[in-house]
Amino acid sequence: MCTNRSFSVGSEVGKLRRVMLHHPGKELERLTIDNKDELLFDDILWVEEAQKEHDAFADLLRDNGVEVVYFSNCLAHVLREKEIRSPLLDEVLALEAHDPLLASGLKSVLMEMDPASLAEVLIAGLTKKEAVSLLGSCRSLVLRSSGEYDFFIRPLPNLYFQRDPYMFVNQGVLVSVMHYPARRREPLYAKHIFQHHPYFENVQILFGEEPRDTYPYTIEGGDFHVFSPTCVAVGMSERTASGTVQLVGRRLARDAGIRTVLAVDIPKHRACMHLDTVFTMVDRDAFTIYPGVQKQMRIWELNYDESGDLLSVEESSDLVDCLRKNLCIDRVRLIETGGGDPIAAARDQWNDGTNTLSIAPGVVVTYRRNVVSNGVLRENGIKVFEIKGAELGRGRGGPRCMSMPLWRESL
Ligand SMILES: NC(=[NH2+])NCCC[C@H](N)C(=O)O
Repeated sequence: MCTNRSFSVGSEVGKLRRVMLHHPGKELERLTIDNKDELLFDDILWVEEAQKEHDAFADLLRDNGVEVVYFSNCLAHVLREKEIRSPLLDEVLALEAHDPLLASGLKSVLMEMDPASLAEVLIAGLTKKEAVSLLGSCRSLVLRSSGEYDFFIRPLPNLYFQRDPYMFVNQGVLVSVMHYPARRREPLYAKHIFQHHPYFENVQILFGEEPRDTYPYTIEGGDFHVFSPTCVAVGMSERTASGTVQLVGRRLARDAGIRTVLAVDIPKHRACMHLDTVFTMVDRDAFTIYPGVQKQMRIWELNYDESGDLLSVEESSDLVDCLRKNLCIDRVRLIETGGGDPIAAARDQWNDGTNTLSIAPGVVVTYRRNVVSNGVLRENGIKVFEIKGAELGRGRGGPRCMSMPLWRESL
C-alpha cells in the first residue's frame, strides 16, 4: 500500500501517478452464453488470458511510473472490521431479495469468513451449491426452490471496468449510480471503501451519500471527463441520465471548485454506451473522436458560481469552439478514429479504439488491435503504448474503462 496519500485529478492528461485497477478473477468464470447479455458482456472470455492481458496493462503502467492500487485489496481491508462488514452485507443481501431465513443464514457464515475470501465472494458471487456447502440447509423457500447453480449473490464481471463505479475529480470522488442492475453493487463497495479505508480519509465524497443520490439518478464514470480543475464534461448517454447532470453540477461547483459543466448528449445505445467510447482527450489540445457520432452530439454549457448556484445554461453550436473556450487554448485538434474511413472507424470504435487512457500529455495506452486508429494517433504526434486486449475487449471496454486515476500531476 502507498505511504503518500495524494489524491488529485484535475485533468484527463496530466502525468498519471496513481491509478485504481481491478485484476479480473473468478467472477469472469461465471459468464455463460445464457447470462452474458444480462451481465453486459458480448462473449465468454478465456479467463487466464484476460488475466495475463490485465497484468501486462498493470506492468506497463508501473513501468511508466504509475502506482497501481487494487480495488479488491481495498475491499478486503475494510471488511476486516465487523462494524463495516455487517451493514455492507445487509445491503448486499437486500439486493438479492432473499427471505429472512436465508439472508440471516448467509450473513452469519459470511461474517466469519476471512476478509480476502469474503472480498472474493462479494465480487465473484455465490451459487446455491457453494452456499449450501457453507451453511447446510435451512427452511428457506428461496433455498429449497432454487437450482444448484442459481446465484444467491450475483457475480460482478464488470468490476475490471474501474472507470465506471466512481469518479475522482480534484480532491473529491463521486460515487456512481449505475444504469443496469448487473452493476449496481459495484458503487456500494466503492462507497464503503471511501468512507472507511484510512487510505482515503482525505477524500471528500461529493455524490452518493444523500437520499436522492440513487436510482434513477444514474451517472457512470465512463461519461465523466475532467478537462481542467474547473471544467468537467458529463455525457448524457444510455447510462447517465440528463436529470443527474445538474444534481451533480451543483455539488461539483459548491464542493470541488468546478465552474463549468459541459453536458454532452450522445446516442443512447450499446455501441456508444458512455461518452468515453466515442471521445477521449489525448493531449492538452487534442481529442480522439468517433466521426460516426460527431454530428449527433449536442453540447450544453452550464456555468456555476462557487456556492453551487447555476448562472446559465447555453447550448453550444460548435464542439471545437466550446472546447477552445472552456479549456482556454488557442486550437483544438480532433483526431478521428479510423482515419477518414467509415468502415475502419466503426470497427475500431466497437473495439474501443476511441477509448484511450492518457498517462501524460500526448501519451496514451490503447488496444493493439486498433491498427488504423493507433496509426492515426501516431501521425498526429501522439505516443501510443499498445496492450493486447483480445480477451479483455470482449467486455466492451478499453484502457480508459479499465482504470480510475487517483492522482494526476497538475498541468
Ligand atoms: N467506461 C466504459 N466505456 N466502460 C465500459 C463498460 C463495459 C461494461 N461491459 C458495461 O457494459 O457496463
